[in-house]
Amino acid sequence: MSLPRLVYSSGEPAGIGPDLAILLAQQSWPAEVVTLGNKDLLKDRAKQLGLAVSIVDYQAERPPQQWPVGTLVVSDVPLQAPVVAGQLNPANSPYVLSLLQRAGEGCQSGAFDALMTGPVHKGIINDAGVAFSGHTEFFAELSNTSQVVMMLATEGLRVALVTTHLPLAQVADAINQSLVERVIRITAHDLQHYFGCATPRLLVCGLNPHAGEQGHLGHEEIDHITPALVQLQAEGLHVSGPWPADTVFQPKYLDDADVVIAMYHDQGLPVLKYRGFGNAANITLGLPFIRTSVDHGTALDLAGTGNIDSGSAQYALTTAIAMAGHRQHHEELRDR
Ligand SMILES: NC(=O)c1ccc[n+]([C@@H]2O[C@H](COP(=O)([O-])OP(=O)(O)OC[C@H]3O[C@@H](n4cnc5c(N)ncnc54)[C@H](O)[C@@H]3O)[C@@H](O)[C@H]2O)c1
Ligand SMILES: N[C@H](C(=O)O)[C@H](O)COP(=O)(O)O
Repeated sequence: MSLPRLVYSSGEPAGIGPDLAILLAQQSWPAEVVTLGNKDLLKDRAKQLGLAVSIVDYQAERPPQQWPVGTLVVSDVPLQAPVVAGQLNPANSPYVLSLLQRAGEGCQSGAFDALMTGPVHKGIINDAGVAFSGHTEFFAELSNTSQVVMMLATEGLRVALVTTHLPLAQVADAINQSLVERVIRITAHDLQHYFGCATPRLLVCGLNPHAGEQGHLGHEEIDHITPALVQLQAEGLHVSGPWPADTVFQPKYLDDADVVIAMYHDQGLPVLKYRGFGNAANITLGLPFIRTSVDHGTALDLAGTGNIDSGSAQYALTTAIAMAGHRQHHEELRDR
């Protein structure tokens, strides 16, 4: 396999995203990792952390290479205002968005084989006057993809979501047969394509307590979820459910499954993060490019302190590299 070139968007400059770039550079990776961010900010943050990094400017025409440990390959992006670790400034929100724009476009053009995102602060971007609900939705729009899926993964558990950053009051109305089918088809396809699951097995949660208790505690299971599962089973997919979400997350069920499909953000993610916070990745399925992310936010209280855990960043980067490997394998088989 040729050496992949990954891009890391270092996210909110006052948060721990820049710190993670410096920590990741202290390790050797089977890839060239290009950090998108401000060079001076990264130098200052390395000094604050007391870690030595040798900065190399990213050059698109130079073939990807494995750099010595301690090297940070940077694609420099100008800041709008000086940065103080831990202090948000809406003036830098255009900088954050330009990192995402450049990263997404670089993946679409083929300059990068995969993207790993550092944490952004959704609130400060909105305070700056730009409606932003998350990377997932941002990259879907950037790439004109009508349906994407948010999946988080840790050792032994994957959870994919039917709805993402949606207020709870709107979730029930958003669930319909077509959406459930689309999310499950994308999840099954990408598990095959990027994760080596030949015949993905999917457990699908209900929306309501006890999966609706035969209609006595809600009708979404009867009206939307079960018809979607009947259709998908007829297509040959290994889906089952709707399972009560409070009992499906146990080894008896999980041992024979590749993913749990949850109906909304806080039905599935607390379970995943309880099991694997700090050692998990967020992956956007259905995009025309590979995108993984850390499982945590900006941790403003810890920026510049050196007291952070880079486990999730390592997991997200490892996952992106593995996904790029699977994609290359599929492309080689196709081209034979
Ligand atoms: N990938 C992303 O871009 C992403 C993911 C989740 C949340 N967010 C955003 O981050 C912002 C802050 O959210 P929050 O405060 O709810 O979550 P957070 O993850 O930033 O912090 C929650 C707690 O976990 C700690 N923590 C987080 N990452 C850590 C790490 N690597 N090492 C050690 N401790 C760590 C923090 O110090 C804090 O105590 C919000 O705007 C949210 O939307 C972004
Ligand atoms: N729901 C995500 C999580 O819990 O990690 C987080 O909000 C980030 O979402 P995006 O990747 O869409 O920014």
